[in-house]
Amino acid sequence: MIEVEVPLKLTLFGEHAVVYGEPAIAMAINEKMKIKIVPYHKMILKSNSLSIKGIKVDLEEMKLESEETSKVLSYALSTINFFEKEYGTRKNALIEIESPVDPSVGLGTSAAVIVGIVGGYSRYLGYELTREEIAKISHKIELTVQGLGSRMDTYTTSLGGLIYFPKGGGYEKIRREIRITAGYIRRIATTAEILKRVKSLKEKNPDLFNDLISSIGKTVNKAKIAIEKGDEEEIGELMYVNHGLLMSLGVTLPPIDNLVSTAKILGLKGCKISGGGGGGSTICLEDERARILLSTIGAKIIDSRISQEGVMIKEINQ
Ligand SMILES: Nc1ncnc2c1ncn2[C@@H]1O[C@H](COP(=O)(O)OP(=O)(O)O)[C@@H](O)[C@H]1O
Ligand SMILES: C[C@@](O)(CCOP(=O)(O)O)CC(=O)O
Ligand SMILES: [Mg+2]
Repeated sequence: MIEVEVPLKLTLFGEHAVVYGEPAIAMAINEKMKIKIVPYHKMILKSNSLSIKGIKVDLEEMKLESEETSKVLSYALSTINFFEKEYGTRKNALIEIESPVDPSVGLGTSAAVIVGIVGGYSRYLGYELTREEIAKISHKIELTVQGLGSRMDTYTTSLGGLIYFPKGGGYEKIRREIRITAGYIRRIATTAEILKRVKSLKEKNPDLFNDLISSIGKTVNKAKIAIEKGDEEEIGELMYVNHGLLMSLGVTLPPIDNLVSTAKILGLKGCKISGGGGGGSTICLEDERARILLSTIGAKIIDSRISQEGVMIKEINQ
């Protein structure tokens, strides 16, 4: 049996703009997705945290059918299909996914599912991939399913730590700690759907769009310097700026906008939405008052301490 642990992530700066080549900063956190690959006579996918709406049952074949099923399982299914296509192998297994958070709340569960299955299933097939190789393959798969997407989430969850993604490709680990308070509310859409909406803004108004994303890019680069200096005042201020730019892109939601404005008035150093948006996660520089504000909007607080470790794969012989 193979057991895999994958950290989830927070985007500190640069979401959405990173899809169009701008820089970003993300951090792997202590909330971990667990994936088990157990030898089995059939290929079965099991998940603890997916509610599938509109399910239909075919009583002849005792099969479940649902429009939502393939959408919900698309990342996991595409990962298994990838190995069949690229490596020419398929070996039946029971793949069990256990997530500590809801899907689609900006914490990179899509990336973690892919990274976990790429890591675990490749080992199950007898391959020893490096974290870097897992990240590269996982990015390719996420991009295929989403249609649009950056390397940020798959690389952060594979490699762990605090990572700067420069314009033009590659990545750079930032050897500093940053303490965050974070929580999430349910989101109105998946990342794939929000990415499509952002793209339509680009098509409608390319000049304005390019200005907005290049401003996000500038904010990220200033934030990198501030993080390296440990300048919390500056980091916080840039978080508010980044939130405002994401609001202009239309990916924020009124309860989160209210929270961020209230936080600013109360003198919290910095807060912003984190991830794909449309609700989902909000982060603030660590502050007890941020916990209170997050609980007033019904947010679930998460363990946002940094995970220096990326994907961990264990072989267990029973
Ligand atoms: N526990 C899980 N089991 C199986 N698939 C999951 C799980 N959590 C998330 N996913 C996959 O990830 C998708 C959510 O991805 P996305 O909208 O990008 O949100 P996130 O911000 O969490 O990455 C789900 O629709 C599903 O395909
Ligand atoms: C919006 C985006 O920048 C981050 C999406 O993160 P999440 O799926 O909401 O965790 C998309 C991407 O980088 O691929
Ligand atoms: Mg995602």
